[in-house]
Amino acid sequence: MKYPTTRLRRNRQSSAIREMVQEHRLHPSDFIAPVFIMEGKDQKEEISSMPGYFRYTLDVLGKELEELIEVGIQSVLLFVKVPDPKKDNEGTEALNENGLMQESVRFIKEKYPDLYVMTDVAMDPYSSYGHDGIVEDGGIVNDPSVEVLAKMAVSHAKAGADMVAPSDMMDGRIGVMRKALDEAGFEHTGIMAYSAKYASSFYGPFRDALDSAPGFGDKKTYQLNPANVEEALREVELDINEGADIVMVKPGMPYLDVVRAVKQNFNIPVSVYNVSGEYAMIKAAAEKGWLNEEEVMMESLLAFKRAGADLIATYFAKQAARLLKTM
Ligand SMILES: NCc1[nH]cc(CCC(=O)O)c1CC(=O)O
Ligand SMILES: [Mg+2]
Repeated sequence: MKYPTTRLRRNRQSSAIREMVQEHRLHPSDFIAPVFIMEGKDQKEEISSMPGYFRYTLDVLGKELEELIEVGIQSVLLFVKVPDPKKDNEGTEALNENGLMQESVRFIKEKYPDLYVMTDVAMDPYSSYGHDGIVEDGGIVNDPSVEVLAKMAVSHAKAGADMVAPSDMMDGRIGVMRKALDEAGFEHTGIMAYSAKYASSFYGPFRDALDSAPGFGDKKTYQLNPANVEEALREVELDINEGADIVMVKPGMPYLDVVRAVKQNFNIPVSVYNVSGEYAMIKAAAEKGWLNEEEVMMESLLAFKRAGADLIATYFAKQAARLLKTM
């Protein structure tokens, strides 16, 4: 009988040795928790396509934030739902110093100063067309949109945001935003750039959450073609040169190769967005009893670390961090 001389199974014999040779680990500080905020009082609404995930009015958000803090989450990424009458083509409401985003940032930084607050900088929740830029002649115009985005970033910084997170994919917005922030005295406000954001159908539930689905067409003239990876690296390189502090790849699970390529090619923190559709898939399969929710959740999150992500924006943040506490 012939025996192998190398037996890799030796290092898998007990949970002690498995943990000793484990290459990647999850920690609550890896997670960024997305938070959906809406106008009104004393309400918490479940998003139908995102079971277990809610939109909150600001007055009841505190409890949720305290739960996040309790399980070790250090950062939140804020999104607001804007009522239809406040939407227009220029995203005017986005620049309202007393708008919901600005109020929310002030409230959170005052009450929970240690929580790292990141804000979504994008026009789509404010746009009557549901697009991430100004619409002209049926197209999305780049440079005028960048102007609005830069002002929005400054307005969030003024309210106290630690980091702004532009999710629009207009060309050149990181450079313009960095300059605008610096000129306004916010040289310490960071930028997490959604650099490699794909035109993905996995965003469906999120658009339900914010009522932000595009009113016409799609986002393929600004978001990346899912078939491309070299183009994603060019996007990342530009954003780094324009001043991004963290670059993001989005969505997550179907784009692990992109996360890997970005991490291998650049020396900068990389975040990945485990998007709404990915969350919905796991929740739906678990509801049917087809998958073990906790195991699949942890396996997916670990895969992001293995691929090279430093940070993971995920709707599983609280659930996963809570589970890590018991491990
Ligand atoms: N600025 C838009 C934005 N910011 C974050 C998401 C998606 C997040 C998710 O699906 O979880 C989207 C959707 C889109 O581009 O239409
Ligand atoms: Mg770009």
